[in-house]
Amino acid sequence: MAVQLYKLPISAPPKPITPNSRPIKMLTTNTISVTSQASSTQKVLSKRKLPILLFDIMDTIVRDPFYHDVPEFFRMPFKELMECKHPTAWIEFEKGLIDERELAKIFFKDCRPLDLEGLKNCMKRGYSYMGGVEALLKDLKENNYEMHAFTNYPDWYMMIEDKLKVSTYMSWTFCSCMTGKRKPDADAYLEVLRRLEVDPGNCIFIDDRMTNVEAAQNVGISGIQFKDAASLRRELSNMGVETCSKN
Ligand SMILES: Nc1c(NC[C@H](O)[C@H](O)[C@H](O)COP(=O)(O)O)[nH]c(=O)[nH]c1=O
Ligand SMILES: [Mg+2]
Repeated sequence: MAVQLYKLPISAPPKPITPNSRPIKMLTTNTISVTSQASSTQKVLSKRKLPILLFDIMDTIVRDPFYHDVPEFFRMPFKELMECKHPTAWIEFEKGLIDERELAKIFFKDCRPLDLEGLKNCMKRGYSYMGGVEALLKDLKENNYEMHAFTNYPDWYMMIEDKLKVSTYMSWTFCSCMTGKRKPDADAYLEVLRRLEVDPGNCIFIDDRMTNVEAAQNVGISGIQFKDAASLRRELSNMGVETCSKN
């Protein structure tokens, strides 16, 4: 009996990409086999709801505590913090090249001691869903959209997950600390397309930073700049995405 192979998205644990990654719920592509006789089953199994929605996280889905809470934690204005911070340590941390202990050693240019636990607690306190976003994610989930996080963030994304359970709505599939690639580098977007095995025209990318949106558009992905939940809902709807609540 002939056996045909179909590829479809299923929920499965992610494959670790770097030693820094820790598996949490993730959507991936897998191969299953079905017999040629089960034609109706084949149609269902090979169907993938499009477009796939790719979400930036910080200041799109989750409030970023960096701009207000962190300067307050260090009791200095944001400008002063930026002047005394190490210029590349955070980026290395986001790329998974250093861990939080190494970050703590070089967080400040002059290597003054850092209260790492205090800083992490400050971040945890500051994470919250952006206004109206969780309701929108709920509606998109009810409409069966495949959604992935596509974020520049270190393994502290797990602190966000612990607090807000973002994986209820989307998979933490593309975190820079796991892929080693950061937006707006074209390679970060090409990696997403490669791993999802999807055409760029079948994806919509949402990010608060226009540079990241433009980089997506440069590889053929439709982009929306996030301003607030209401306008995002409107723009998605204009692009044919079903955002109505099923209740
Ligand atoms: N916490 C520190 C940050 N945070 C700023 C942003 O969170 C960060 O730049 C991130 O890249 C944004 O992620 P997303 O792409 O919007 O999901 N920046 C610093 O320089 N130093 C920090 O300690
Ligand atoms: Mg952002």
